[in-house]
Amino acid sequence: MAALFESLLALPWPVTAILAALFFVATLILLYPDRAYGTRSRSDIPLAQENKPLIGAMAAMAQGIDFRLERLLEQVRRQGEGKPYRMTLYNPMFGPMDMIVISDVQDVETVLRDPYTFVKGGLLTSLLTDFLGQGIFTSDGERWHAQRKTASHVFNVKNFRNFNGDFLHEVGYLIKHLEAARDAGAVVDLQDLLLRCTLDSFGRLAMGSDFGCITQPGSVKEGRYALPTVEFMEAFDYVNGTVAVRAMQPFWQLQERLNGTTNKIKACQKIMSEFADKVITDKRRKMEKGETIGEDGKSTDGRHADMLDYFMRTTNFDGGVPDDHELRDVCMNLIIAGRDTTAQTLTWVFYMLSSHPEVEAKCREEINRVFGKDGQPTYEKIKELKYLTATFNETLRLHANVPFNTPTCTKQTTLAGTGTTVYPGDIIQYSPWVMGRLQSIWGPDAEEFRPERWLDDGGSVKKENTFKWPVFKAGPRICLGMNMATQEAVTFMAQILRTYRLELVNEDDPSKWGKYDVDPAKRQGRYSSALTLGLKGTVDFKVHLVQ
Ligand code: HEM
Repeated sequence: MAALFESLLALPWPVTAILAALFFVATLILLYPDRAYGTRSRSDIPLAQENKPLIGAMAAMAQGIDFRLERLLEQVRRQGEGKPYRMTLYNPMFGPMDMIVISDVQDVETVLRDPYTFVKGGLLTSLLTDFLGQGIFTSDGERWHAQRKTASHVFNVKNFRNFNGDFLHEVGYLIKHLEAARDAGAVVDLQDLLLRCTLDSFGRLAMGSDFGCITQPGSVKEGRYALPTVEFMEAFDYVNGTVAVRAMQPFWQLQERLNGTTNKIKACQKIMSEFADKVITDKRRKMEKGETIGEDGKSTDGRHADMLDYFMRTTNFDGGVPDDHELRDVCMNLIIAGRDTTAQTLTWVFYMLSSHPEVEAKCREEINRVFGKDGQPTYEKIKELKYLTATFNETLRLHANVPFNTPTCTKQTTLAGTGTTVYPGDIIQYSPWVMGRLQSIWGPDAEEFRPERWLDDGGSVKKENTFKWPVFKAGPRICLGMNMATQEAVTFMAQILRTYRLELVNEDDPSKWGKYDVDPAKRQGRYSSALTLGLKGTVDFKVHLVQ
């Protein structure tokens, strides 16, 4: 051994250095033959085959995210539906990461019932902080709890009646645009129109101020009907799309600095902050003049209170008064919560209807039965639309708009379903998108689009176990806007479907797919990269009047 060492030292120093480096790497590979550097060896949970020596699953995670959901589903099936498995990673900022992927309903329930043990954690916060700050989505513990309490003021029954008027106002504009596109024989991007509607309505709900996105006049260029861009909307969408891909890029800070993204994000933040700051200043002035909000949710000058009104009149979790920065975070969080989720899910509804004419016919039959020929879409009538509600739920089952959730474990816990033990620092991942397609949860027809599965024998909408269907999350952090989103979506569906038939076109454009094939059945990844699951590119429809 000593002789070997001596002869090594006798070699020219660059050769010695290379041999030493090779020796070092080989030793590391021996220590981490099947997982990422620094992660623990454990025999109780199998490693997915994507894990490689030293780098773990980093290469697999870095592959385009376009059809990542399909890949995740394949992986879960390969490992065995409901059985946990591990993906290991090494992140330069956070060090070794052990990700436990779960898909068993009771395992998911253990995690979601306890948001104080399974927290959002530092990884998520660091990826999203320049967009969502310390708002409700990125907060844990008392900071989260205080925000949830304040925001829930807006979600009471009285307000739901008011929302109905708001939704009808928005969909009225949307219908005018559909009419104009039909008159011109042009195609129209439905996702764009819907995102404009919900940005306006959430601007009003969150801060009492709308962005005028859907009220713009449209025009036709090269056979496409479109509306002019709105600065706030562009800024919001740019930051949303950028932060969403960070989790796949271990060196995102460096990358963003080198390719100019950091500066662009700052410019977008300026646009969004200026808008929010103006609203906050106006509200502060009114408060100084003595404006108050009554028990009935109305201000002294008779307007409906928005969420910002409530946040400006409450103290923080630490007893302090929220500053402008915190209030801006409140607005951005509420807009991201309600705007993209609802508009994108509605786009998926019409996308699914285009290939399921029998479902569309049943929806129309119900609308005609409940509304009559010219009946008004009142709050009560909207609640009677059970088949439409079932169609909305079924769309969300197959296209869960928040497709992943990755809480961090802070206390050793045994998951109730599979008996798996998870430890502090473990990242738990479950995907409502994947769970929506598992036969072990939904039966042999899990991948079929069948709204009837949501209706009981009396025709009422079944109340599913939310842990089996965590599209709105479940437990103490369940989505605050779940009922509101359903009400909004059903109102939009009813008002559009009673007059128009939308025909999906231009789906043969390869740039809209993560993995394109001439055979539509073999295409994968019709997804945009954002925090929520939208459709990539335009979603073009031709508009026809219902005969
Ligand atoms: C189809 C529409 C919607 C879907 C699929 C949806 C889904 C979700 C999901 C999955 C979460 C949990 C996110 C997480 O913590 O990781 C969430 C939280 C939340 N959602 Fe929704 N949402 C929708 C619409 C809305 C609407 C219209 C609002 C109204 C403002 C809203 C307000 C919220 C809020 C405030 C939270 C945070 C709850 C908390 O952490 O305590 N959502 N939503």
